[in-house]
Amino acid sequence: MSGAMTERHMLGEDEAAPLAGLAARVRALTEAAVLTGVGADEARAVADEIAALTERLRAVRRDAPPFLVTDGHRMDRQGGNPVTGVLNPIAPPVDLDVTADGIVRAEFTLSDVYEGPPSYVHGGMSAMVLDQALGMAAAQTGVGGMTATLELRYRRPTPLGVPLTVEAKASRVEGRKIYASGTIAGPDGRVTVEATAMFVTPQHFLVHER
Ligand SMILES: CCCCCCCCCCCCCCCC(=O)SCCNC(=O)CCNC(=O)[C@H](O)C(C)(C)COP(=O)(O)OP(=O)(O)OC[C@H]1O[C@@H](n2cnc3c(N)ncnc32)[C@H](O)[C@@H]1OP(=O)(O)O
Repeated sequence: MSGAMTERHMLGEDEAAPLAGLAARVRALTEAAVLTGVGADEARAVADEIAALTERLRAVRRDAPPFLVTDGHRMDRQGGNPVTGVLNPIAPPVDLDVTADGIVRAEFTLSDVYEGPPSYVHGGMSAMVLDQALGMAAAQTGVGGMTATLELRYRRPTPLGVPLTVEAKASRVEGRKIYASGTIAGPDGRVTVEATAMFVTPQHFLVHER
């Protein structure tokens, strides 16, 4: 894993900003595609235009998503991350912050693109947001690790289109195992999803870090 990290193209702010803008437009396009009511001919015409734009972007292709040059405090330097990545149109994106006492937190809103049961957030999407938040909380303890277990308790439906809060914190470290827990809450502060997870630092990653 660490080998792959060092080989990534690093994007400075000037390079990243227009690509983040591109991702934001594609994000809007995705929502428009899910909700559009245009007729068949217009849908085909737009699809052809999008295919042409896709080819323009493919003209210069990297081997892997680039990383962002960060200020050193942030852990979400993976621009292509599907939860936090500003370069990834499928990311909401969730802007996770870390407080001085190791709490990882963000406010975020999920659009209709993430619908599971009608008018509510897909449970897999909640799991993905929590996996990321708990993983970042685990990384606050030192090296961080790969998700070995992730247990979710869906207490009540999570609403779409309103501000949600995700919070996570590491609880303990036992050797290479890091335990963390967290929640997603609705705008009324009531918890909709609870999560606990164990992350394991791969042995080879510790060797690379020395
Ligand atoms: C790499 C670090 C970068 C971090 C940088 C931070 C970046 C900023 C934050 C990003 C946050 C991202 C958040 C998303 C994170 C993902 O999405 S990760 C992707 C999903 N997870 C995976 O694909 C993991 C796949 N599994 C594996 O790679 C390996 O099985 C693992 C988990 C690394 C463990 O492998 P291993 O080191 O060979 O483990 P092993 O020596 O067999 O076992 C060690 C101990 O853990 C226990 N254990 C291992 N696996 C399990 C399990 N699944 N269940 C229960 N116990 C287990 C063993 O029983 C053993 O316990 P003890 O006998 O010591 O008591």
